[in-house]
Amino acid sequence: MIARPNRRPQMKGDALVRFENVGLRYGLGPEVLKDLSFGIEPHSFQFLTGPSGAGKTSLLKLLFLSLRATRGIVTVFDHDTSRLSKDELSVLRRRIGIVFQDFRLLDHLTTYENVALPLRVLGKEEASYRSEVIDLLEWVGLGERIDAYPPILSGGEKQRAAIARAVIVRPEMLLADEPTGNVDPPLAKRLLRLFVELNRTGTAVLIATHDLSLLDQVEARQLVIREGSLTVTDPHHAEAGGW
Ligand SMILES: Nc1ncnc2c1ncn2[C@@H]1O[C@H](COP(=O)(O)OP(=O)(O)OP(=O)(O)O)[C@@H](O)[C@H]1O
Repeated sequence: MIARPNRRPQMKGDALVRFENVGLRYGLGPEVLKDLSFGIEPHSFQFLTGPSGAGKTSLLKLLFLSLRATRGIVTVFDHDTSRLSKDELSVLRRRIGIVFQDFRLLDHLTTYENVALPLRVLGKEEASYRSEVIDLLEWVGLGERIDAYPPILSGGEKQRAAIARAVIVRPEMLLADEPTGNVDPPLAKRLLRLFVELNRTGTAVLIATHDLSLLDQVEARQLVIREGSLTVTDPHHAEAGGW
């Protein structure tokens, strides 16, 4: 088992994200998420699991503020998101990192340029971040692939580039959708270790996965969705559920 992630004790109420009786439906369809109430604490580490079609991706979209809940209250960084404009949501979104299942790297940019892109978008000068980007690429084991373009990277290398791009802006919370979906078990373990290391530096981490073997490797909170309803188990607290 990989050494435990951050276990800083938390006070109720200082959550990065709080869901209260949240529901989601697409258009006029049935509710795909029902009455979700939970929080994500600063510095915490959790897995999100559940059968295919249960609602994991939909929940990630709510957490990344790319979808709005159809009922209930979603509070992110102390803001009631239902009251925010699209522009205000995108400002909050900058504090959240995301690793997409399909990586979403830009093929015409090198690995270095892909990872540096969020800093360029923020208007930073290259001189101010170049060494930081290179250090991060070395940390994720891509020091030799800095000038390579995504089409020639392996699945695991793309995955690590996507993780580096998500964390270069030092997000307060990192969301990852099936981050080990395309890699073999030894690399999956290495990637998981990267997430645990990142969590130790202070970032809250949520990993959505089908890979039950990951859950045995880190003793962490588990958010389990079944048919749109959520159950929370937390090995660090006696009682399950809630915040
Ligand atoms: N854009 C959409 N429009 C209508 N229904 C959708 C849409 N996206 C997802 N759904 C439905 O919402 C439910 C939950 O889907 P979601 O993709 O969140 O599940 P999931 O747990 O991520 O599944 P998987 O593990 O297979 O990726 C499913 O019934 C799905 O058909």
